[in-house]
Amino acid sequence: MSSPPLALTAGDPSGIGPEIAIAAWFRRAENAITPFYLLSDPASVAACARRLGLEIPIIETTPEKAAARFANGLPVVPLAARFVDVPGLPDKANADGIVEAIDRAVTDTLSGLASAVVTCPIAKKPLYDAGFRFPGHTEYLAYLAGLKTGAEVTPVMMLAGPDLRAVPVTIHIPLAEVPDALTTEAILRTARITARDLKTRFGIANPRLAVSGLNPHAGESGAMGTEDETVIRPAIETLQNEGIEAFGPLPADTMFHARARQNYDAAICMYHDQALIPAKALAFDETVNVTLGLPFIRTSPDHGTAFDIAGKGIARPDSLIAALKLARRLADNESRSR
Ligand SMILES: NC(=O)c1ccc[n+]([C@@H]2O[C@H](COP(=O)([O-])OP(=O)(O)OC[C@H]3O[C@@H](n4cnc5c(N)ncnc54)[C@H](O)[C@@H]3O)[C@@H](O)[C@H]2O)c1
Ligand SMILES: N[C@H](C(=O)O)[C@H](O)COP(=O)(O)O
Repeated sequence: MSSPPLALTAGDPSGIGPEIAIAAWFRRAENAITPFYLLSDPASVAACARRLGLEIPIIETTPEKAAARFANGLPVVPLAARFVDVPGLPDKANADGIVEAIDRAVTDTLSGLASAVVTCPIAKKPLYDAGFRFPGHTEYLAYLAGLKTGAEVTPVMMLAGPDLRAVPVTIHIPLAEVPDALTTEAILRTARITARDLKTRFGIANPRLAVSGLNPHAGESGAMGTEDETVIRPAIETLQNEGIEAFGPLPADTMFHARARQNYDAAICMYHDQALIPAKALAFDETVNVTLGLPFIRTSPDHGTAFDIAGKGIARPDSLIAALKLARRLADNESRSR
């Protein structure tokens, strides 16, 4: 029996989400993309295609029927909400629909109607203006997963590219708050989830984790900061005692060059930009944002809503295509490992 389709959320309809979803559907054969359906407002998707001069059959359907219809058109599972979509101009009136798409993708995936959640980008500010209280998808998906399964869920953000997997321990918080938020326990939680998901979802039998320092030169023996020795090193020692192949703390400036990257399967980094800058600099078009630690697979392109180019037909669908393909691979691996 074939696997259920992937559930792709609308993201912000004023961003590049709709056009990269359409482009991914057009490129499905050459990229061996398995069926997905878009949770969106069909009229808004059709308007996006018209603006770009693209002839695409938009098929309004259900998750159950989407896979069978995928060859003939872009399956769109309609949201209750309707979108106001002016490319490049986010509108807080769309918040309900944007969030509804995420909620329904999670529900469909947990109930087995979909294999995984793939998200198109959201802009945080219009959602915050409408009262959304989560920093991003990562934290909201963990909240939904906890709500729907009753389990305590710690989400872990991984940027996975062809040559680097990078994981920030602290995620969407101000830089000034990082030192206080960075605890040995937080590093342990993140590294354990990363090691587990690398085994079960990525199929890496003995994952090697390179752990960064926080300060320049990993603290230079305490001369440039103490967290590297007092907070990070104890976490690495505990991981090693648990049989996890972790090493560090490494100076962050020298752990991402090509030879250094041969020594590990994932870099555990201390804050958002320490992980995301090398990941996006190395392969912006191919890197995928994956949330580990959830009771379902979630991937996303590594870029945002790109309002500056929305509606111009120049947005590249590569990272979304990589996200769709990785979601399929992780979901298949996970079902094999059960
Ligand atoms: N997964 C997500 O939901 C996600 C990820 C990152 C950023 N965001 C949000 O997106 C909004 C905009 O963020 P930003 O401007 O920092 O980053 P961005 O990724 O939207 O854009 C950065 C630059 O890259 C270009 N770009 C991005 N994607 C592209 C593509 N597919 N093809 C061609 N060019 C592309 C843009 O035109 C822009 O010049 C913010 O609100 C941010 O929070 C969301
Ligand atoms: N930090 C992410 C990035 O820059 O790519 C982005 O904000 C997306 O995060 P969520 O997947 O949590 O929305």
